[in-house]
Amino acid sequence: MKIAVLSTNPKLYSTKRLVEAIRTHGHEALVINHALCHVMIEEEKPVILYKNKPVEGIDAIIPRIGASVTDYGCAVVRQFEMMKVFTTVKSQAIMRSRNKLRSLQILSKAGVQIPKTVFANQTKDIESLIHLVGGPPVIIKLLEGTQGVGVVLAESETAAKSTIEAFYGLKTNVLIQEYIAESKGADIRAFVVGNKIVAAMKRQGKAGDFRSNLHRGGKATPILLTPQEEKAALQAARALGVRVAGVDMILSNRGPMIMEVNSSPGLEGIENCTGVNVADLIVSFIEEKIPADENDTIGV
Ligand SMILES: Nc1ncnc2c1ncn2[C@@H]1O[C@H](COP(=O)(O)OP(=O)(O)OP(=O)(O)O)[C@@H](O)[C@H]1O
Ligand SMILES: [Mg+2]
Ligand SMILES: [Mg+2]
Repeated sequence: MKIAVLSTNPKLYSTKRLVEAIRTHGHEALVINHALCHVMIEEEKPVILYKNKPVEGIDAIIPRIGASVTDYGCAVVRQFEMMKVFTTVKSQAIMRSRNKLRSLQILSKAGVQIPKTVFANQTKDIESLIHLVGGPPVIIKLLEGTQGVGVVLAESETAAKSTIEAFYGLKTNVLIQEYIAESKGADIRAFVVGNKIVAAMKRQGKAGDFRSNLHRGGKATPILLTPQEEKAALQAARALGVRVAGVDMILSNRGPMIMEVNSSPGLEGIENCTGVNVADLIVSFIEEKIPADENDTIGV
């Protein structure tokens, strides 16, 4: 098979590991920078041009779309879908997972437990928003933040009010969420491939930070999920249609709560922490999903 990793940088850990795994499985690997692809739309003939040449003969893509190019990256993924190329994550799933509000709506509809969240369009009545989620302390989040940037813990009503006002002043809408204090700055990252959890780690934020993101100095340890945690992670990934997913949850007194589902989850943290060869499992997933007879080109 010919498998393309969509990535803006071939030197990134995840990109390199996926390329390595594709080759180890005896397939041809290539890295396509989606930001440099042109999509051509004609009647019944979708074409992708990369460095001015049509991209042809690709059997599968592994999209690794960064948050800064979500829209364009998804247009390229959609074009591959139109060309009937298998993708580990569909464009619609990437779009949904990128927007925290949209994701939470879908998760709540699917019966997945999430922290109580409100969203309002630049209202003047900020106090009632704060009280709708149980009063301070509250978490304030940008809709499309990542790596813990754009997530604020406001301890008092005054702090919450002035932070929300500041965001509104910048014409930015935010989510206001109940603060799950009992998670004590820790969360769980469950890595889902297909309908299995292949690895999981607990991340503990550095002292004094309520955010557990490794990019913010958090430390990771491998863990085994409880059946309840497993169920929540799989249910969340399935609801959003993200087949290769990094599901983040925090443990509350009411059980696991899903924070978000990442559709281009990094491999470095999870592989280094757990020793699981996640890249390899992603390639095996592609092999499983593309029927054997489609791979067999003998006699064609
Ligand atoms: N409601 C909450 N209660 C307690 N802690 C929270 C809450 N929301 C977020 N956190 C903490 O802040 C971290 C960052 O939040 P979140 O995952 O929503 O943001 P992000 O910027 O999208 O991060 P990522 O890089 O994982 O995509 C979480 O991993 C968690 O540790
Ligand atoms: Mg995120
Ligand atoms: Mg997160």
